[in-house]
Amino acid sequence: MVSRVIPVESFDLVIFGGTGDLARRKILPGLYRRFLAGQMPKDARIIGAARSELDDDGFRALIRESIEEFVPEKKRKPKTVDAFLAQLHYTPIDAKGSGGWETLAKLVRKDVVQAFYFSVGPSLFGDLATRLHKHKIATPDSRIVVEKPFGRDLESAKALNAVLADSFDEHQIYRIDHYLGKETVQNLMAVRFANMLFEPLWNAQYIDHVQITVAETVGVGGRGGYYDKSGAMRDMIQNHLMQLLCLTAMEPPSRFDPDAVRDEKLKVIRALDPVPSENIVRGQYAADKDQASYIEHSENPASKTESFIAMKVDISNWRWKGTPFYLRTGKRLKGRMSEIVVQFKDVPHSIFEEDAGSKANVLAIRLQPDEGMDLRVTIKEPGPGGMRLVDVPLDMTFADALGPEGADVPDAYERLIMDVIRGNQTLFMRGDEVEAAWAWTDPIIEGWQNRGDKPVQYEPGTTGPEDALMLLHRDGRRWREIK
Ligand SMILES: NC(=O)C1=CN([C@@H]2O[C@H](COP(=O)(O)OP(=O)(O)OC[C@H]3O[C@@H](n4cnc5c(N)ncnc54)[C@H](OP(=O)(O)O)[C@@H]3O)[C@@H](O)[C@H]2O)C=CC1
Ligand SMILES: O=C1O[C@H](COP(=O)(O)O)[C@@H](O)[C@H](O)[C@H]1O
Repeated sequence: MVSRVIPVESFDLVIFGGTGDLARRKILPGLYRRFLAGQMPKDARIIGAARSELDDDGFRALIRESIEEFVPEKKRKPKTVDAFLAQLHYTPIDAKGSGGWETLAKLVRKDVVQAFYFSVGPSLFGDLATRLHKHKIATPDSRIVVEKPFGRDLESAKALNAVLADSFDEHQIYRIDHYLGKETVQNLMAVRFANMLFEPLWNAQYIDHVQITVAETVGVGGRGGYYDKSGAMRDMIQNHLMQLLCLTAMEPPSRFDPDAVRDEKLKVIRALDPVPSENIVRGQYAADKDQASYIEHSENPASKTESFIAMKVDISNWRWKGTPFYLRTGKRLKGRMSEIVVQFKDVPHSIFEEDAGSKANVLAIRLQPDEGMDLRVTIKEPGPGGMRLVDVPLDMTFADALGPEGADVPDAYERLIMDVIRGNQTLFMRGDEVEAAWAWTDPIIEGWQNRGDKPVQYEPGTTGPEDALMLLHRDGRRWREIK
């Protein structure tokens, strides 16, 4: 199977924070892969901008190192790397001062797509937007790409939306949630809305519950300072898991276009019930033999921030009333695994013996690793032993089903940046969506802060605190294994 690469229009993409970790690890290696795939026009330009006093050659040398480190060897063709680097430029700039802005104004072309990626700390997002406007660099068609975190509560998110709105219209603002760029997340929409099979059953009448797990093996590492002010709720639930929940729970949009999809997601967020404390489990990873504990990583001995959270979420609408969504995410867990599991109900009446072994259907949508889907169905166990039932997987690992092209899916950032250049906002969060997500999250966080709740300790390399298992056990359910 040959995947179609549709080249985008020519562009100038300015990456503020072009020398930073995200740019070097994800954004520029991703753009190199798009160049290699033939999607980036030969006269497109990528302009790094940060305070460091580099010139074009210095920036190219830095990004050559990034490509060597973050792009697999088989994709690093020397001539292609050189050709890609020739399209890179650099200009020093201070987001908070006046230095560099006049030069940038002269550098950026007005007759191609203009995009400005804010890959700097969130305290600089407003400064960048204001200066782009003040120095008349941006045009009414320019796009700005805003990294996470988008605020840390409703008030700060509203303030940031307001400051961006002073200089840019909503159709110019691309708020990144990189989970929306993951191939399987988009496939969730294809599975739901391009097949007749699932949608008629996709409701509380036929679905017992949904589990969304994003498990990581890494700890907070060098990001302890940021993470301790954030925690799993702000870092993962408010954005990535919320988006996965929305795409799973939303009504079919009338079209696959930005506002139709985002309107439906917004309705889901607004239908989420407040979550009582008994439906939330928070944990912090302890030390193990050669690795520091969360407390050591965060350098805050009194920290009450969670590195793990599990919660039961109810949605008050006709489709989902009575079908809980269990969310779980944490660091230093047993495995790296992100998946959405849709657990169907048992058949209403079994015609087989009670001990025949019938099991309810399960649809598991794997985001990572081994992107794909797995539907468990019950069949007769082969052989002459009577009507014994067994559940078997209808496994669709993309790499197996689609050949090498299926395994070679673009990374989330590359996909999303190409969408920015194409001017497609479908996989980006709208301002009201982000605010609604904070409006749901804030009272939950305030609840545990007001009560002074402390997270429980959990052993690294496990599935998190025991209490998280109990959250489902007490409802007669169990989590899927983290592998
Ligand atoms: N790293 C990651 O994995 C992820 C990061 N993000 C988000 O991406 C953004 C960038 O993160 P990350 O790359 O890790 O951060 P880094 O601290 O690694 O990089 C920050 C960048 O901003 C530049 N910078 C800092 N101050 C200024 C200034 N006053 N004017 C112009 N440039 C400035 C720095 O260069 P210089 O010092 O030369 O100015 C550097 O290029 C953040 O909002 C973060 O939350 C989101 C998800 C994951
Ligand atoms: O945004 C974030 O996501 C990563 C997990 O992303 P993934 O693509 O590797 O699953 C998480 O580690 C980080 O804490 C968070 O800020």
